Amino acid sequence: MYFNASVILVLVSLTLYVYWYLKKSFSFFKKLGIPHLKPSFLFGNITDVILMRKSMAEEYADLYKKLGPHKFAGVYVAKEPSILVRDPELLKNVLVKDFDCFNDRGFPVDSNAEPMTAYNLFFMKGDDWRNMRMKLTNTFTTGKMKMMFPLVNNCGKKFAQIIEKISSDGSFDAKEYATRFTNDIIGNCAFGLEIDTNNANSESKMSGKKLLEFRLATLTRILRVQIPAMLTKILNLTLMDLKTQNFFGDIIHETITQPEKNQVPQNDISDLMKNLRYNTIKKSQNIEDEKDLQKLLDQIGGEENETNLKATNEIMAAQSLHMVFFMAGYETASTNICYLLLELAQNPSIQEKVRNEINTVLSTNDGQLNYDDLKKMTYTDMVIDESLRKYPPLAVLFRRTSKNYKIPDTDIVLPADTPIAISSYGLHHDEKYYDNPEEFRPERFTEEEKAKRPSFAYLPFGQGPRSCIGARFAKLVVKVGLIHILNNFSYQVSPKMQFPIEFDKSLGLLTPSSGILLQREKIC
Ligand code: HEM
Repeated sequence: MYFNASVILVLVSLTLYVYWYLKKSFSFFKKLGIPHLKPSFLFGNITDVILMRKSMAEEYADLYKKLGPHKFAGVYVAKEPSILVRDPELLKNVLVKDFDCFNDRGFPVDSNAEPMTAYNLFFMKGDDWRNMRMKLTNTFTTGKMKMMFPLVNNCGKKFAQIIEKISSDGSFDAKEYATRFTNDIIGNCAFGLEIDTNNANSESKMSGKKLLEFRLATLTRILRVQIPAMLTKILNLTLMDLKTQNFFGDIIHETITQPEKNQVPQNDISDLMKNLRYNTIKKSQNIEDEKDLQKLLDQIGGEENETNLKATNEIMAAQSLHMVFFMAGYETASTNICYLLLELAQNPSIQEKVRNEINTVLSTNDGQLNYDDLKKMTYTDMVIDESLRKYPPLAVLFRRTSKNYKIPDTDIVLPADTPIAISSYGLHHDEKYYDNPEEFRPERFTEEEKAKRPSFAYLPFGQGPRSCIGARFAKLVVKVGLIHILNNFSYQVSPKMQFPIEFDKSLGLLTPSSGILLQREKIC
């Protein structure tokens, strides 16, 4: 009896403590006078994401809508208070003007448990990020894109060949085919590997998707549950799937240390990355003599004893191609292509207009595509821009304050380490900036129309120093792919396609969960 009463007392006290603790946590916005919605007891304002009932993009877009017309508002991510910035002018401050206060995305990555993720530019912080960003920027200049063009163009031709093989009366999943194309690009450009584009289940493709899965473990990280590195590894609670990280780690190591094995083509990104690594090692080891450097580079393939050399190698390997290309580049571009095809299939007159533009430009050059012709296809650019507005693949952006920040024109001071969220999907579907936002209308992107709205109301690649480093490459890939597959085929929506589109709840991206089903017809 006495025992039972003690247990009940302990349970009641515990419940009261948890209640008091959560109540205290949930008073943050009230104390600072920040508008917010009532949080749910355990999950704050993102219950549907935590219970995987909604994609992150949809949840934040809903919050964006509900929290209008405020310029910024509070959102509890479980019990952690974060700020949803809604106003384009304030976004300019966060992303550009006051960047020194918002230079980090704030994802907690344990570099001991998952160095491949920790050294990916997307997750890097502070000076490490700054130095790496400076080095990598050189890889994505217009000049480098011109060098990459022949490889991308070749993959575009192969893309058209696999579309050719689809029978006219059957449906196909545009997402799957677009993924084969981007997979081929990444394999060729970044790794010098020939990917079998006819095989829908090539291993690297599957692994690329796995890398992006929104796993339970990802959630524990986002919710900042502290787990020791050893347990993180044993229980596979890393931000990105560990087995997949290792799979790519091995490919990268091989690509860098034994380029001859994969016959890495000249002038590709892999080559540029090798030079980058070469210079980094040279600098970090204070090596003057080229022969000594070559000796060191030769050793990298074998046993390595010097920790700093190994670390440099690991950083470069992880950094150079693996995460940046596979994680940031792989699913984003294919997602864009499949929505683009869907919109063109739903809007035949727009499809016809793009095809005419492409044919007109190609006809001046015997039907062959060359790099300089790309910029003549301005309507095609507008169509791509509009598809990225309607379906931004990375639909929520994150930052975290590095120090106290006084929100301009208010008395509110956000403490250091406050998470910031930006719903690009919410902004892109806001009537205030885009009338009838569900309508697909490329003319929104004429210079005249663009000048009428705030530039920070369009964020498919983010903005400022932490914006997408691969934007130029991504646009090249999407445009070249589209040119090749639109030139000879017309597209219609398959009767099997389900509307409204359901977005995948297990990925952090705005990906369709059950494909984009289309039909294609050869143009004679
Ligand atoms: C259509 C395709 C793509 C879209 C829509 C896209 C979008 C984005 C967005 C929204 C961000 C975050 C920006 C921010 O927080 O302000 C980002 C970051 C990044 N993207 Fe992309 N991306 C695409 C393709 C690529 C490709 C092809 C690559 C590389 C080859 C790439 C590499 C990166 C990297 C490394 C970052 C992190 C940059 C940093 O933190 O400094 N992306 N991307």
